[in-house]
Amino acid sequence: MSSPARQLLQLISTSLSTLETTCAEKGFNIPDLHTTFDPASEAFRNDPVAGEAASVLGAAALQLAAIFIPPQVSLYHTVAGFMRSAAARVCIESNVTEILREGSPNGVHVNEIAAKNGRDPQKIGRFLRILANHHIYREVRPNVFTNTRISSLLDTLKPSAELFAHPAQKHENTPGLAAIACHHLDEAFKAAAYAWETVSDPNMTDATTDSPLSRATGRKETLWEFYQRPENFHKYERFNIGMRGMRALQPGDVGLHAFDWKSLAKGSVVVDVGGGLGSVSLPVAREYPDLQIVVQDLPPVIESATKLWKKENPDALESGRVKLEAHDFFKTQPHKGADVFLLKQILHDWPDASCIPILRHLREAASPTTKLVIMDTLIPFACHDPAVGIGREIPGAVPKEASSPLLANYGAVGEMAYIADMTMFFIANAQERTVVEMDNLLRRTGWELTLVRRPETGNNHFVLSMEAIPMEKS
Ligand SMILES: C[S@@+](CC[C@H](N)C(=O)[O-])C[C@H]1O[C@@H](n2cnc3c(N)ncnc32)[C@H](O)[C@@H]1O
Repeated sequence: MSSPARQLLQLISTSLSTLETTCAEKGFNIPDLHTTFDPASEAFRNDPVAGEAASVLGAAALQLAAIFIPPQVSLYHTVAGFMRSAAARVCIESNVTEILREGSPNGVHVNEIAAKNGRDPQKIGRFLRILANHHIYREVRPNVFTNTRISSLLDTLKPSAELFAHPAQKHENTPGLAAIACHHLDEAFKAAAYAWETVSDPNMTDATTDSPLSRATGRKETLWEFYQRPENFHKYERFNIGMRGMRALQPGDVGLHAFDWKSLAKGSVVVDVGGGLGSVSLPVAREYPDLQIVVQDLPPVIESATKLWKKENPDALESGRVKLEAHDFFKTQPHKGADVFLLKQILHDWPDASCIPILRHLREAASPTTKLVIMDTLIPFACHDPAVGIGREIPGAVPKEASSPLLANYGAVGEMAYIADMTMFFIANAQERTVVEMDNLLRRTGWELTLVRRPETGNNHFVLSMEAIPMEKS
């Protein structure tokens, strides 16, 4: 039997061959770390063979690194992770990625970066260098940096002069990934610093107002109350733009694959509950113009959504086939007997005690044929899942697992699921759920989980979709 390191090396070698052959056959490019990110360069991940090979390759490479990097250095990748977070925030807020995009492709000197963003050149160089160690930016010559495929994800695609002239509008009309990164590096980062103080407090409860964010701000309020305070409203807008930016973190257009939309009859009613700006409803409305869609959210979000829809799909609003509606999901649902109630990344924002009324209001409004579609993360174990706990067969309930010596969940390749889970704790005292936890929650509120739709590539637990139907009332 060869050593674990040899087995991992073998997995890397065979996966790379599979990836190269599949990409050559199907016309995909293998990404180049030194070129700019482009969604098309991620296309290969939607191919089951190429996507699986890339996941195995990444998981094996990370595990091999854990064997050979000195353990104290590996430990400090985590212990000092906050330093990289802080460096990333400085670079995003001071528009470094945009400055590098506009500069020479051979690199931009820190003095030139500083001349544009007004920061200290030496400090900017130090922040860029710690990120360059992780291939976010690249130091091509001493103190001269370029973007990489990873840092270019942070590009708002706006001229830097416009960003400096209108800093408050930085994220408006952008792809949104910089916006969601700023949300994590601001609200979530500051809250995270209080995780221990929160969990070690003997008076801590399961209420959403008992979050580390509340402790950081000194106010017992929900995330949404925090956002609706006038001084934080720009953060709410940034968060909403960021929710659309999440698409860049997911393969393809997940909303279109979340449900068999074409199975719905003409005129069927879909209610996107807590739909935000319409990250799912926008593509679904475009692709399935025969559906009646209602996007519900809190009044300030509906105001922002109206502006966006008027720009992106004015016909849908004018014809009345899409309605943007202020509605509090803790109150009675007005659309009785809707064909689909959609909850995308809503339940993960709330502890169970708050999810129960949200789900019960939908159950009360449901007809016997209503489908509840939930898009959220399902947390896999970091070990083999023995598939016990649900007590009945639900297609897709158990994730595809990687084989030994890899971690069954493909390790940090699938880390976005766990990042989402931690974020929910920090900002809302909430959580992503395992499939058993989700099933229990649904059954307590009169819903029966019938299907888990997982993307075909092996490592994807992050924002998948589930279907539930009303349980007969006993
Ligand atoms: C994580 S975001 C998800 C947005 C959208 N579903 C998406 O995936 O893009 C949660 C949404 O819930 C909304 N929300 C929070 N409390 C609400 C309430 N009581 N009633 C309705 N919407 C609410 C927020 O404004 C926000 O848009």
